[in-house]
Amino acid sequence: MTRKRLLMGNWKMYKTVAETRRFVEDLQGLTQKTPLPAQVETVICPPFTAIGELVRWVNASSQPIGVGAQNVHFAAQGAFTGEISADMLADLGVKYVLVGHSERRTLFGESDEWVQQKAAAVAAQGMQPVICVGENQDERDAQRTLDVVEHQTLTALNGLAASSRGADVVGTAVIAYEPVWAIGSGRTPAPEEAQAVIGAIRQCVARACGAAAADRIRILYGGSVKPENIASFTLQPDIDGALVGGASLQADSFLAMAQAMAGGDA
Ligand SMILES: O=C[C@H](O)COP(=O)(O)O
Repeated sequence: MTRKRLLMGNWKMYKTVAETRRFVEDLQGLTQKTPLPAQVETVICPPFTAIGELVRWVNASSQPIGVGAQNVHFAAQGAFTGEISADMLADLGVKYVLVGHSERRTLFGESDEWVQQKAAAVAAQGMQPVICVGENQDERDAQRTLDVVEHQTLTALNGLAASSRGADVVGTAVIAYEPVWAIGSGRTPAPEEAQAVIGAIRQCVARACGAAAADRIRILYGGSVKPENIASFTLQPDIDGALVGGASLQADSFLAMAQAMAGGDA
């Protein structure tokens, strides 16, 4: 099966509504000359406060960009001060939701079980969960990378596989392999090393959820991706795209990465 390549920007806690507007104006200007390549799906995950602005612009401009969210609570509603539910995000027009980003796991104590419940809540609202997995430096040094990412992946997918549409739902999910030591550090694994881990994740999805789901699920690489190195990762056979933090904040580098993933031809 051919999996459409996916470029996803995670803005983390950057950009006000006014700054989001500036980004879209910049991108609008740039894409008059160089359109976003049709063969790459592009998504931006802004802070919650800018989601409405981005959705309005995408709808008004017909730019081929999806809007994602960076986090969600797994409960449908309730006394959870400060939290946002999956149906609130779906109601805004969100298509993808990151779950289990390493910053959520390490800074906010999110467990594998929470990530599982979040992924299930996202899928239940018809959105696509982007399940983030990755080893930290100590785990890498102890050669535990595959154990860690396989455990994180399987725990998260269990919640999806258990739903009534099981393998179908797994196939439409996205996994983002982000070595924690590579995030924001300027360091990356060799593309072949990222390919080996992502290939192993795909095999583990095949064992747990079947070959069709493994063939369909998109698996991204993330961690210090920029226009200069993105193609070296996305040209690998099992790497279907990239989850990008810092380099997604400027319209010119976002467009350059989409172009690089498309092989330069829009
Ligand atoms: O979600 C994105 C990742 O944490 C990667 O961030 P980065 O591209 O700034 O290294």
